[in-house]
Amino acid sequence: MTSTARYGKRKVIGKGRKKMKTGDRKTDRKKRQTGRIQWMKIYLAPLEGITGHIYRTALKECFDGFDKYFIPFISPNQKGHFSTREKKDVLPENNRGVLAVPQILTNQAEDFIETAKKLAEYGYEEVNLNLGCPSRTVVTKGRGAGFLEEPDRLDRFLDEIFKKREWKISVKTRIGMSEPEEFEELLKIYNRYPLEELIVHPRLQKDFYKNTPNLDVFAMAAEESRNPLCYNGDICNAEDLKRLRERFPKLDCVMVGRGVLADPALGRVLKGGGQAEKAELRKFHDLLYRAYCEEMSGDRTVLYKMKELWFYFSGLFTNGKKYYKKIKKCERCVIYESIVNELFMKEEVIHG
Ligand SMILES: Cc1cc2nc3c(=O)[nH]c(=O)nc-3n(C[C@H](O)[C@H](O)[C@H](O)COP(=O)(O)O)c2cc1C
Repeated sequence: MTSTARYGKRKVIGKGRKKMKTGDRKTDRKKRQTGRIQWMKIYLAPLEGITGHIYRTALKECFDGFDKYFIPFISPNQKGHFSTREKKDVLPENNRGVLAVPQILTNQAEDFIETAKKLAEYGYEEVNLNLGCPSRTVVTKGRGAGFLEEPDRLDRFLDEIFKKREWKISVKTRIGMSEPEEFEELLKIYNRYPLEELIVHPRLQKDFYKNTPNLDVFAMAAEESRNPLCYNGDICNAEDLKRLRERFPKLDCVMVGRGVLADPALGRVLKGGGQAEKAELRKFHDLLYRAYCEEMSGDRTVLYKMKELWFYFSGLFTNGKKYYKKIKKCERCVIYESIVNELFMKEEVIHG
């Protein structure tokens, strides 16, 4: 069943538009009362270098729980070609059975349109604009969060891409570069366009991933956004989501990133499903590891990927730190495999 079928459709119509929910409301209300589903859409955040197609496929197969799987950004190059990584990530055969949304990182309307056209040829109906990447190399080129520093230019850019629009466009944004006050003007700009969704990660570029998300600024978006809103930032367990919903009872959509890396069952858990079991985690690990071994050449490259995973993942196991230290030092796959076997044999899963 698609998320639309399950949750009903939300539409944004014309100017001064209102959010509408359609669908069988009685059934939905009943389901909510019996606790069978939670009235919440959960999205997987794009995490460049981590949540590529191999990760997303393993996640879907073992845990699922996500209404949309956002693909890490595509950065249009001068030749207008996708890089090898980008192409593998968007190929339909690598995204079977999931609602995947590709993301574009650019400040050139023409590049956005060309890339969105190519993505439409692959069958994508929605594209997401990255206005959040805080990395210096990106920001200094006026892209990602760097684009937020030029609101007039951003407005013209949105105007251009919405004029040509043949696909749904969503935006993933930070609240500004250096001051939270910047968001007011940005929100006014977003409100001028019929975005498929406005995903807000309420941190500034200068925060990178430090400090806590600014919920007061998010409250402004919750009050004033004319577009459907999605919250992103620091949701790592059901308790975090509960607190957020207490403050924003109308919020019906969150995106989760690092929390999933730390607990791949998070999407399922946030929807009221079960915690990860050891056998599931083993299967998830093995799917990832085997797929990386097949796709990449050389122990070092594969282990680089697995070390990145264990940085987050090790916290799920008793004595996880001890094993993570061993994994970090490891240079050969055979040794890695024996460390992981020992962990799965001797240790238990911790649920926070
Ligand atoms: C390693 C890493 C890679 C990321 N790559 C992307 C990306 O490709 N596109 C994007 O919009 N955000 C990217 N982000 C930001 C995340 O999507 C998300 O907004 C951020 O981690 C906050 O959400 P979380 O607290 O749930 O992780 C990345 C973050 C990290 C840590």
